Parts: sequence; C-alpha cells; structure tokens
Amino acid sequence: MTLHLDATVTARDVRLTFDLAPGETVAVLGPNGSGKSTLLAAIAGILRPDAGAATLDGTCLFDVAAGTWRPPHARGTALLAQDPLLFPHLNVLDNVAFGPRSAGRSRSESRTLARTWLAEVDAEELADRRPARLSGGQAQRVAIARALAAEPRLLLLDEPMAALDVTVVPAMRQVLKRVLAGRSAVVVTHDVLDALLLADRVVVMEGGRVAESGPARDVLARPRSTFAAGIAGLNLARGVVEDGGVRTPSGLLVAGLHGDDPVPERAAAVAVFSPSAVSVHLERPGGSPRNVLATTVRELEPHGSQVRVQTDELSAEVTAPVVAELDLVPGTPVFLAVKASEVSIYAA
Ligand SMILES: Nc1ncnc2c1ncn2[C@@H]1O[C@H](COP(=O)(O)OP(=O)(O)OP(=O)(O)O)[C@@H](O)[C@H]1O
Repeated sequence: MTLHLDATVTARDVRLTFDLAPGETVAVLGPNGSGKSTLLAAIAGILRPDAGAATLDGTCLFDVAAGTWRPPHARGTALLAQDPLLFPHLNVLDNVAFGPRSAGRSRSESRTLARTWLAEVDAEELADRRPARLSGGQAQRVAIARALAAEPRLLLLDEPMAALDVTVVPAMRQVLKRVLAGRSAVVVTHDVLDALLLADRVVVMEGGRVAESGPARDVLARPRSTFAAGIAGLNLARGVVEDGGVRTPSGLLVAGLHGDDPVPERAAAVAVFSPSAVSVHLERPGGSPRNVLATTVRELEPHGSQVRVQTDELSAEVTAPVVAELDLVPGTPVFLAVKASEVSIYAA
C-alpha cells in the first residue's frame, strides 16, 4: 500500500502533500483547524478537493485536472470517526460482519470473520449485544473491528480516543498498538503519547499546510514548527540567520550554537531552547545586548517544582522564590535573557 496525495481545498485554505509508505502508521498532529480532518476527508473521498490528485497503490482516487473521481466505498479505505456510528438495529457480531457480507461473503463466513476481528480487539464477549448497551470504549473497539473486517488497504482514524473516558484510554491504546502494527494507517490525534507509541512517523500540520514530518522522537527533539516545539515543552524562535544568530520578525536576535551543519547567513532557521535556559529580570541585564527581549508576563503556572512564566513570545522556567522576589504577576514588564550556550540553531 502506497499513498500519494496532493490536494488543495480552497475554501478551507488547505494545501497538502502527503505520502504514506507500505505498512506505515503516521500520526497527524496540529492545532485546531489546521486541516487534519480535511486530510482524512480528502483521502476517504468525503470531500472533493479543488485541485490535485491522489493514488493508492497506483489506483487513482481522484485527479481534478483529469476529472477522475473514485467514490468513497470503492477506495479501499476505512474511516473511523470519533463517534463509532454503529448500526443500532444490529448486534455487535452483525455490525462487524456487515463489511464482509457486503463484499459478497456468505453469512456464516462473515460471522466467523467477525468473531476473529472481535477477538483482535478484545471484544468477543460483546458479540450478542446491541450498540445501545455498550460503553464508549466497548463501542469504539467494535467500530475498529468493523473497520478491519472490511479489509481496507488503508485505515484512517480521526481522534479514536478523544471521546473515551480517561480510565479506558490506556487499554484502548494497547489495542490500537497491536492492530496498527505493520498496518497502513493515518491517525489524527491531539495526544503526543499516541504519536510516540502508535506511529512510525508524525506529520505536523499548521494553518492548512504540512509544517514538518519525521519520526516522533526526532520531531520532538528537534522541532521545526511552533506546534511541535509546544508539545515538546520547548521555545522556538523562527527567523533568518544574522551574525550567526536567528533574527526574528519582531527584531529579537537569538544567539546560539549551530550543529555539524551550520545554517548560512540570511537562510531561514529556528532557534530552539528550553524554558529553563531563559532567565527573567526586571532591569535590562548587563553584558551583551543580544538575546534580551523586553516583554510582559502573560501567565504564571506551576510546572513540576518550578514556575512557568509565559509571555507572548517565549516561556521561562524559574523557581517560586524568584517569582516572589521579582513580584511577578500577569502584566509585569520583564526582560527575558536567553543563554546562547543552551540554544540550538538549525535550518527551518
Ligand atoms: N465543513 C466545513 N466547511 C467549511 N470549512 C470547514 C469545514 N470544516 C472545517 N473547515 C475549515 O477548514 C480548516 C481546517 O479544518 P479541519 O477540520 O480540517 O482542522 P482540524 O485540524 O481537523 O481541526 P480540529 O483539531 O479542530 O478537528 C479550518 O479553517 C476550518 O475552519
């Protein structure tokens, strides 16, 4: 299974290029409204892009220029929404048997297959129940079994655990981990843990575009998007290289260390650093004028044994005695200084 997709949805300002390798599970992360569901809808065929084309294993899913359109049921994809949407009048077994039955298999063969898939998601004992008598977690397991029973080439999951009670999420994650191993799947999630545990690769979306992509570990260790930096708990300043530092559009020059592959002057780059590398002052600190930002405290929040000082641009982490000594409250004007030795600079 190989997927190539190139799609523009003008009304949503979404413009995407997305590829999936055989057997690869990709987690799609991004802020609200960044286009994650639009990506799934374009692959599944419940949305018609205004431009672009897509192929699944060489079969054309759509090609706007050529006027080609393959309907959702003929795409070999299965989309699992947050809401399980089971058929209320059928019991669990027949819900799961529905796919194989529609594909022309006999009633008994379809039911045997359904039992196999229910076992796969630890839900065999639910076979005779009606959907109305299932908990949210049980219904979601059945929905996964039903999706798998249709033997899709590509499984699309839209926040499969978002509607579940927190107590059942760990067990569900285990089920998904088993089911997704070696399977071609795209999982939209808000949870970085899902990305780390379930996916071979993450794709980060921002503003209707793919902002970055790579193994979850690499993306979190060396984020290139504001969103990924946020979930990794890091500050990210984007700009162009000037005098070896990164000059941001707001004028801040962040000095730092380049890795083995220094970014040339005037090239786009990011400066990434931990909030603990940022110190907070009431007076402009002396010494080098670089790496100092005059700003205002927006929020203070506990973070482990430290206090996270949020401003619109950066966050700092200081101890509670420092907060008391500087008398920091939301609205306090401050100077933030960043230690160059703790800043990593790399290409954006
Ligand atoms: N049915 C729709 N009609 C018009 N615009 C829409 C529709 N659904 C989403 N949009 C817009 O398309 C853009 C992408 O939305 P999308 O739902 O794909 O984002 P998302 O990343 O899935 O967000 P969320 O995390 O909130 O589910 C947003 O600007 C959104 O407002």
